[in-house]
Amino acid sequence: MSSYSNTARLTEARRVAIFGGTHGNEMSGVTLVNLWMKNSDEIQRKGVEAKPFITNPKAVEKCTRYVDTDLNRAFTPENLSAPGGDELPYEVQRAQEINKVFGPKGSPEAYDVIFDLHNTTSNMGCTLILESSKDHFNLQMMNYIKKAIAPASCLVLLNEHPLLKYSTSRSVAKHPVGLEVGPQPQGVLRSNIFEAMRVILKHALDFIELFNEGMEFPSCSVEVFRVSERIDYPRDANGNIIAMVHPNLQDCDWEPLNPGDPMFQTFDGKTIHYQGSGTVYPTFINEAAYYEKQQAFVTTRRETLVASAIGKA
Ligand SMILES: CC(=O)N[C@@H](CC(=O)O)C(=O)O
Ligand SMILES: [Zn+2]
Repeated sequence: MSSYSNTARLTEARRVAIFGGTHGNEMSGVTLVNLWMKNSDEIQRKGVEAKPFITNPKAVEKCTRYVDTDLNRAFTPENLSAPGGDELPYEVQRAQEINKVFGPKGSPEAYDVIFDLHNTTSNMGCTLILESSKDHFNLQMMNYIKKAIAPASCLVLLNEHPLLKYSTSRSVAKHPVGLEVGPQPQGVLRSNIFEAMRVILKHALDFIELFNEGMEFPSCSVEVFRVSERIDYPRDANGNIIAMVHPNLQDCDWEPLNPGDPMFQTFDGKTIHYQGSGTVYPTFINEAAYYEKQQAFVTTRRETLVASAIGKA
């Protein structure tokens, strides 16, 4: 048997899209995509067709997360097949249009890779978001990016939870990749966050070019943080929030939180401690957009995944 017998042979990734403005007030992605729509030299690679695209132009126009409903939750089978045309919520119409152009979701005609650019108000740094632990192309891409940006770091959030997974814009692609960079307030552009996003995307596109050119990627391991649990703010009987993220936890995304550690601080100064079992790694701590989703932060658990060797078919 050849030494390549365990190498997964994957088709080239020729059709790549870069989405910005899935949330209209996340300015790094909106700005980069608008820039690249004017001049796409920076994102072109040999053997790759990279298409920059503003997914929610009405929300970008208003500088708001969404107009009728969150576009990054809208790509459900029900929405994508819903009749109703103009009567449907704006983002559902938009999801259908995006699915036609870049999908159909789950079909062989779908785009190979979609990068969806997001900002968070949380202190998460550079985070790549994956939806499957079995996508070896994406896992290899994560390994490549991590090595390329060292000594800077970027972490991988794995959103594969049976209940907490949601139907993202990027999910129409064969290989969906979310890129979440923060902290950056909504509606604000910060140069450090903008540049960090730009650099990650550069390496991601380089990886695709190398893959398409026939480079072989040996098996490797990738550290990921798997979404575990969603934690809401403490509330009173009427549903009003009665506590804030504790100062010891605020801005401490990705740092271990152990049972008994301070988690919230009530307005009258009482500390609420984390009561879970074992160490978790909180992230999206105090994200502005998640107040409406009743989420103060999400806990993750650290794992090491093995990416198979890959090469093009
Ligand atoms: C702050 C924010 O918008 N985060 C994204 C994460 C993702 O793209 O999966 C969202 O909730 O849709
Ligand atoms: Zn977003």
